Amino acid sequence: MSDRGAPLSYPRPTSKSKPIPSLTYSSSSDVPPSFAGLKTPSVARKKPAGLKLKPTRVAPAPGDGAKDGPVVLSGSEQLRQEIERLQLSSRSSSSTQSGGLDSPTSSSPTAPTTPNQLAASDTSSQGSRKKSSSSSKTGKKHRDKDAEDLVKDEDLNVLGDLGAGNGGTVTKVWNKKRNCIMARKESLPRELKIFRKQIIRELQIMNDCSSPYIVEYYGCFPVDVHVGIVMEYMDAGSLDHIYRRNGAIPIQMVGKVAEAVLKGLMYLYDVHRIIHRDIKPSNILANTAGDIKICDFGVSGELINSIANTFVGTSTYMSPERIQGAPYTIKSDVWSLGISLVELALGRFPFSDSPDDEDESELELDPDATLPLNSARPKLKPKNSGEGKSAGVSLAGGGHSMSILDLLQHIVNEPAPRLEKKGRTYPPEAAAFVEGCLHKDPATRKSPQELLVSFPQVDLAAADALKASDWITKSSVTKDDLKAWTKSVTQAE
Ligand SMILES: Nc1ncnc2c1ncn2[C@@H]1O[C@H](COP(=O)(O)OP(=O)(O)OP(=O)(O)O)[C@@H](O)[C@H]1O
Repeated sequence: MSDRGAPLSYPRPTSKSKPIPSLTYSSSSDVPPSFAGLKTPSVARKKPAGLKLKPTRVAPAPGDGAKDGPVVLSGSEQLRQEIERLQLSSRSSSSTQSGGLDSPTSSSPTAPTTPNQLAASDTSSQGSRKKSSSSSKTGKKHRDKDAEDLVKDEDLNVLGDLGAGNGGTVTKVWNKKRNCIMARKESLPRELKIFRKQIIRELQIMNDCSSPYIVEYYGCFPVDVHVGIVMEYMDAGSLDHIYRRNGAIPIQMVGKVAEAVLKGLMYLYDVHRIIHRDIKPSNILANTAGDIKICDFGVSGELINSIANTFVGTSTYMSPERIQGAPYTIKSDVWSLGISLVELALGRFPFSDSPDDEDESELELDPDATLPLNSARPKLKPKNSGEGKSAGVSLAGGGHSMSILDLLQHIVNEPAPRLEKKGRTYPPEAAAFVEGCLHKDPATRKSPQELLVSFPQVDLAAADALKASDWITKSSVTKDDLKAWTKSVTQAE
């Protein structure tokens, strides 16, 4: 059955969550040649949401300046001081950014969780209200952060775990001062030198951003050697969790994801001159108000531009040119978006030796039904089966693995994934859109603007873009449809 024009109803999934797969290096031979001479990056194993995740209290790493003495600051102390400075500067600086693609005209509809709504409901913060109303005139909210605007650790009670990534754990917290739920990310600075920069960068970016497509930031504070970042709670969670629990995401919704992410990327680029660099399903969040937003700016911006640090994140969404050492451009984010969209639509990571074989029985039953959990992630067979056991990168958490080198070579040398699946059809404009994202040559890959906007020119490339952008511009999916979908996947948990 074609997805096009399919009624927007969503079956209640019955399947249970599957652990989040992870990338781990099992040996230094997995490190690509471009890493020669660099320290082998350590990529932490992710823990599935729902586990009891206790933030590890880690002492500063040796060699990180953790000596006693009046002059040398430990890495954690430096972090603490930088956060203090950041808080102070965000309190004193007025907004210099404005407009852009996404000048927000409304707060997040998930009342009462946005800072402005909260400030307005907080009778003790007259100052906040003034600031909020003045900032809203400039199209900005939450720019001038008074002390009472900033969320403090002591205001928060932990409600549960939301997940864990390479840089930390995320918890659902209750803000008792403001009576609402928020999300708190606690960094785990194992490699403090690297992570301190990432954390500060992430804080700066989050602090400066104001877009309906970017998760909102509420404050940060040092906690021991950790940093707590408090942000908007997205109650439907990240898209990787959603599809692993519920199966492939309906293609109409994937179109809305594409639109939101592109608008978020354009906002970051046009307004803040930032490239995200870590677009992937776990960094795209949804809520039951029908919003889709991007988060996680740990490797964004100009500060961190080494392949080693990018690799600390997730390499599997990395563009071919980036793997080969070319500079990162916004088109690299477009590639990552393309891979993410295919993953969401197929219900599994797209790089696989024989992707559809495992799903056939399910597809015979119902091509639109949610996919089985065991097809949610790739099972990549090692090219040399003798190496598969120990030297590979397990993407499935099971017996099959592919070395990271094999995977990177695959991305560079093999044709890009496409939006196709045995026994299933996708709207041609969706397939064209994804193809536009996944041109291996960045010069011919579409820009976010080309993917979003219909072009009047009619040369070959523009005709392609026209067709692709139809997926976005002619989408009939409304915000209410998105709300219904996010509610259906959230209630199913
Ligand atoms: N604001 C939020 N609201 C709800 N859930 C969130 C929020 N932020 C993060 N999460 C959940 O917590 C998980 C962990 O997030 P985190 O940013 O630490 O790592 P990640 O993006 O999964 O991985 P990586 O560190 O490799 O980028 C996410 O996958 C998501 O499911």
